[in-house]
Amino acid sequence: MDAFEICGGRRLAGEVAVSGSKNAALAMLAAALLTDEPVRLNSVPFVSDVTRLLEILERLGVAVDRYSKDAVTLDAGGLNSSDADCPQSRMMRASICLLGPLLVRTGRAIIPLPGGCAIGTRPIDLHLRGLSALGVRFEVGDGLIVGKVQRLRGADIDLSGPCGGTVTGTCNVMMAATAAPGTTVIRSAAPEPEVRFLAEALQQMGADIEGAGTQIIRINGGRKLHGAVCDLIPDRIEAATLTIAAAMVGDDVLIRNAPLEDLEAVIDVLTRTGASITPTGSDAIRITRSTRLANVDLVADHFPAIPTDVQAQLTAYLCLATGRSTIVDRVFPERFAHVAQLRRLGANIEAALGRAEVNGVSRLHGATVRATDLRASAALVLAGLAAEGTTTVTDIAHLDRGYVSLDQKLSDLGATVRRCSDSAEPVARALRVDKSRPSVTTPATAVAESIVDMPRRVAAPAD
Ligand SMILES: CC(=O)N[C@H]1[C@@H](OP(=O)(O)OP(=O)(O)OC[C@H]2O[C@@H](n3ccc(=O)[nH]c3=O)[C@H](O)[C@@H]2O)O[C@H](CO)[C@@H](O)[C@@H]1O
Ligand SMILES: C=C(OP(=O)(O)O)C(=O)O
Repeated sequence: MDAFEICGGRRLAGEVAVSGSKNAALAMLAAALLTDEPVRLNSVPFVSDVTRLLEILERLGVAVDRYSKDAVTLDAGGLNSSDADCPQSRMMRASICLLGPLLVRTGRAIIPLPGGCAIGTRPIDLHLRGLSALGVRFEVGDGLIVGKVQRLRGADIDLSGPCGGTVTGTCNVMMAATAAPGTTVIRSAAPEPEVRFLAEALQQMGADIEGAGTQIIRINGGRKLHGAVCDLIPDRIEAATLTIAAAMVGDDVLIRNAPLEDLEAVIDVLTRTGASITPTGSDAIRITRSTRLANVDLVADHFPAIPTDVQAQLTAYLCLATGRSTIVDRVFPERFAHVAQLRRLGANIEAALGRAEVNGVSRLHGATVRATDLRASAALVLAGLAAEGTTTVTDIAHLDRGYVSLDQKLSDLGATVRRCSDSAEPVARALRVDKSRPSVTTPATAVAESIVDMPRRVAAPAD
């Protein structure tokens, strides 16, 4: 697997633009199955989760035309299978989003139990509960979910779970409900911006949905959906990651295409630590900092709180604060695998279930660390930027699931980050999934080229 080699201590300065949202893209790729007309998506982040989901859709008979650096058209008019049981589905969480749309179009769906980041228990009971209320019958066994439905019908559904609502579960039920005659009410819906975006896109396709972005969503279903052209929202998690990097090791950084309203909790926490963050125009923020960071306590929870997907990056950030910070994750209480790796870099952190106690240190030092999941990878990259000496972050494939060219974006700001390859396999995979026209250089081919340019071997540390 690839690694990033980071020479720490460089100050970041300049401008960087945020890519389209991974989680909005994944939900929207699934939504394209709901119609037999073409759906065009713009601002698509071609991260590995997105290219994997495109491969799955192609297997199902969807025509995928990726015709520019960040746009794709999906035509599910030729959908000819309900069977999404393939290795790609098992490697990602968002494959579960195919369940609702496949049931709508074919009355049947076969999906393996999904993978995704190992950040704690990730059951799918709420997805099954919601879709069952709409009339679907499920059999789950041998790692497979098999769903069948004769006729969908609207229902009143409570999606509350032990840690709040479910993002992909709300998306699944909302998508299926667009085709269910009658009214569906989803209670304890996830209020995250990606759910709101999906609802707006479904409305563009002809659905009747109210309340998305709140905890009660009402869908008047039974309409036939049609094609649409959708611009994806910016990735609030990437925007937060870049903002934290700038606050941690930046002199003066401007982040463009930042979804300001969706970043309020993160900006508030960074401001409390002493960073200066100024909105510039409607979609940019400027970050400067002159003092050493102050400590802060924070809780990651459902929107509009700090996202769990930014908890690891903030944990890395607070390693260099002056005092003691307490970090609680209410969504994924077991999501603290990055703590052991941050300690290799000199951080003083203790983790217990659901929380981490960070005692700030004055400096971190370079070491070889292992990325254990997507946001842990980002946290380690941030810590590496701030550490003295060289940090090697191995297993960076986790990071490739969710960030478009993070090494390049940080290098453009003045960081020294190099991708090192441990095998030629990613080159083959990147070239295989690239459906763009020959004249276009895609992030996948750019990565492949950088791998060819810099063959190096890196050993992952034992735990
Ligand atoms: C592809 C995608 O959009 N991924 C995001 C999505 O994941 P995902 O949709 O998988 O996460 P959920 O919102 O479903 O999980 C939230 C909480 O609900 C629990 N739960 C979930 C489903 C279920 O059937 N039963 C149950 O108990 C989970 O264990 C967790 O504690 O939202 C998470 C929480 O914002 C983010 O970290 C992920 O980046
Ligand atoms: C946990 C994440 O993704 P997934 O749900 O796809 O595993 C994430 O984006 O941080």
